[in-house]
Amino acid sequence: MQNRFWVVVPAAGSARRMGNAVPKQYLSVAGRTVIEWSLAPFLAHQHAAGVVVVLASQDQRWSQTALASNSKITTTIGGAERMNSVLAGLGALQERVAPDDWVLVHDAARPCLPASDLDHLLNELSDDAVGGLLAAPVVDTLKRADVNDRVAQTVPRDKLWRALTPQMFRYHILERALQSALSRGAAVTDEAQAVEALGMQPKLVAGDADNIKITLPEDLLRAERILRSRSAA
Ligand SMILES: Nc1ccn([C@@H]2O[C@H](COP(=O)(O)OP(=O)(O)OP(=O)(O)O)[C@@H](O)[C@H]2O)c(=O)n1
Ligand SMILES: C[C@](O)(CO)[C@H](O)COP(=O)(O)O
Repeated sequence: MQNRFWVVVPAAGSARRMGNAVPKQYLSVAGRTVIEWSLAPFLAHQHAAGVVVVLASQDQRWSQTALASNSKITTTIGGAERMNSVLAGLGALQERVAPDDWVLVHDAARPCLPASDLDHLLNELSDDAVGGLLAAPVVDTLKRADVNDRVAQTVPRDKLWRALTPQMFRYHILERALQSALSRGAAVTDEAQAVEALGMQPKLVAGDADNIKITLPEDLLRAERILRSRSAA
């Protein structure tokens, strides 16, 4: 069984919710940049055949990083929406990838992916017909708000999961799913949603809830604590 896989890392967002002049993937956390942490498990993995980092057209920082000289990494330019960026990443792999090769999509803004979770995902899905994603079961009670931020409804949390990344699909399935979403003008917020729209059911693989996405300023402090506690262990 061919064990190799490819990685697409969308890093072309505008980080509006972070509200920082520095794009969030280049902010420092636990002594490295967010994107260095996010890429580390893949660069260290023996079966990672190549990594495509999808950059914003106006990105001026990537070329200043040590990552820019890593032979395992190539870059391409993303688009206005996540879906456009991931499709650009798939396009950059087109000449090197086989249709049935696994492609993992991991947010540049997720620096806390444990290497053990990456292996768990790969082992769980290596023979899967569809693919799937790391996810964390919802443990809090969920409320839906009305226009006045009053509780409109308590949402039953049974069987609810929070989608994380990496999300892992065969190249030809993911490419077809995202092209279909694009042609329908569907705004998908993760890759699994595009695959679901093809009538497939991605597998949910339980992952570490500490695999957080850096979205708001307070997330940096959380990531700092998580990463430093792991280093100290
Ligand atoms: N057009 C886009 C939008 C997002 N992303 C990437 O997708 C990941 C997750 O997206 P998110 O956390 O929403 O990042 P931003 O879109 O930059 O954040 P915001 O919504 O606050 O602007 C990030 O690594 C981001 O760089 C991307 O490559 N291309
Ligand atoms: C892909 C993702 O991280 C799964 O939770 C999430 O959907 C990304 O959303 P964003 O708005 O692009 O941050």
